[in-house]
This record gives sequence, C-alpha cells and structure tokens, in this order.
Amino acid sequence: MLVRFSKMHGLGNDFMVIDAVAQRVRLNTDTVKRLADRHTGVGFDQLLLVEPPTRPDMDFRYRIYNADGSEVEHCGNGARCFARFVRERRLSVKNEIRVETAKGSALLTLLPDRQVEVNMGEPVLQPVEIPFAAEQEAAIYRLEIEGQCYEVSAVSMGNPHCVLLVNDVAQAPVKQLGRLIERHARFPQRVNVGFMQVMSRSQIQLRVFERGAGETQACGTGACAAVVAGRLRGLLDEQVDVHLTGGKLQISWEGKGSPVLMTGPATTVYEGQVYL
Ligand SMILES: N[C@H](CCC[C@H](N)C(=O)O)C(=O)O
Repeated sequence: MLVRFSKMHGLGNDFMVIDAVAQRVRLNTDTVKRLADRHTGVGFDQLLLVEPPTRPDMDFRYRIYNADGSEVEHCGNGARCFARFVRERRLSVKNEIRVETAKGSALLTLLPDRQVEVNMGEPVLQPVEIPFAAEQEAAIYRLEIEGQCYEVSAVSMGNPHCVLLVNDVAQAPVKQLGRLIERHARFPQRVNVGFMQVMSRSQIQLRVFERGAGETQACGTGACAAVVAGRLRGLLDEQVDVHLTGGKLQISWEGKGSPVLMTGPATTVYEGQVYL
C-alpha cells in the first residue's frame, strides 16, 4: 500500500506524520520499526498518526509510536507538528485544535508567529498513575541503580518521566544511566529519563534519554516534566525557558491543579510517499 506522509521535527525531535483520515493505514510493531530505520526506512524518533476522533468533543485522535514500535500515550514536540500538519493538509482550518490521546486530550493553538502552544493538561504525580513503585507521592524519591543511590523526581505528562538534577548536562551520563533507568523495575511501563541543569529560577538546560527512542535532540513532555519536577523542588518559577540540544521551549506551570503550557516551533522538512 502506497502512503503519503510528511517528515517533520520539533527542535530536531523528528517525526513521520501520516494522515489516517484521508488514507486507510494499518500499522504493526514490525512496520513501525522498519520505517524508523534511518538507513533502510524513512527514519524518525516517533511516528505520528492523524486519525478521526472517537469522541464527539474532539477534532482528531492523536496516536504516537516510538522508533522501537511501542505505542505511547503522548508526545509534546509531536503535538506541535500535528497542529502544523493538519493545517498544511487542510484537514482543519481552526486555530485551536482539540486532540484525543491515549490517556486524555490536548489543546493545540497555532500562534501568529508560527509557533504552536500546547495545553498539555495537568501533570500526574500519584505514583500508581505514573506508574512508579513508591509508598507515597513525593517531590524527591531515592532510586538505587547498580548499588548507587540517586535522588529523582517522577512525573507523568500522560507518559512517564524520571527527572534527575545534574551540575553539567554536557557531562551527564545520559546514555549509560538513561538506559539503566529506562528499564528500572520500579517503572513497570519503562520511563523517559531527563537530566536537568538548573541555570536560574527561569532557565534550565535539559537532555532526555527517551523511552523507546534513546537520546533525542528535544523532548516536549520531558521539558514539561522537568519544569514540574523543578517547581515541586522549589527551584523554578512559573515561566521557564528549557534549553535542549535542538533549541528552546517555553514552559509555564502555575502549580498543582493547573495545566502545563508548552510553546515552541514545528517544522515540515519534506513530503513523501512510502510502501507500507
Ligand atoms: N518517548 C516518549 C514518547 C515521545 C515523547 C517526546 N518525543 C516528546 O516530545 O514529548 C515515550 O515513550 O513516552
């Protein structure tokens, strides 16, 4: 089956985006992994599916697959590209687009300066909802890895995140430690691992080892989770610039009971066709 797609990215976190409204698309794990290959496939961190909604109050259904073929609950950078894609493909003329995700919904707003704002909803902090094995909710948990104890935060933005504080992101053991934490037994659905360096109360640097994709140039849900973790630790103010390898995201969070807002770019690189 020949399928049209767009290759897009949000700060270098790259996506294959498929219109599954106008096209019949059936994916399985092997197909996603084959398409993700950067030598023999299209190559991407995640594959995003644009589907008709299953809920009457939503405009679209938003589905996300990691490069390893796993279907996951959310992708922040992908949400901005989703909004750009449906506008460019004339699947919607709205400036505010409501999308349903595996665990909730998100509101995508196309801004006049070509940036996109995403209302990511409230962070989830109850361990059982993240999911993370812990007696009770806390701002800081102690996690043992290969005999060494680390202080971490655990936050869900729909997808699970573990956030560590580091003195220098450039020197952080992102691959070694990221790989170990991603599959830690206390995260039964695996986890995205963020390494955060706090520069000031309104500026952080962040690198993320993503579940199912490895280190990416940027992670939108990771940026949200890092700001939530930093605020819960009393280290950050409401508005934070998150500096990632691929560029800057603006994140704001008033605190518990409020949604996290993320603003950043979305770029279309090319359009293509591929046999599934
Ligand atoms: N790897 C993530 C999904 C993609 C998240 C990231 N690309 C973003 O921008 O939020 C997970 O398994 O939960």
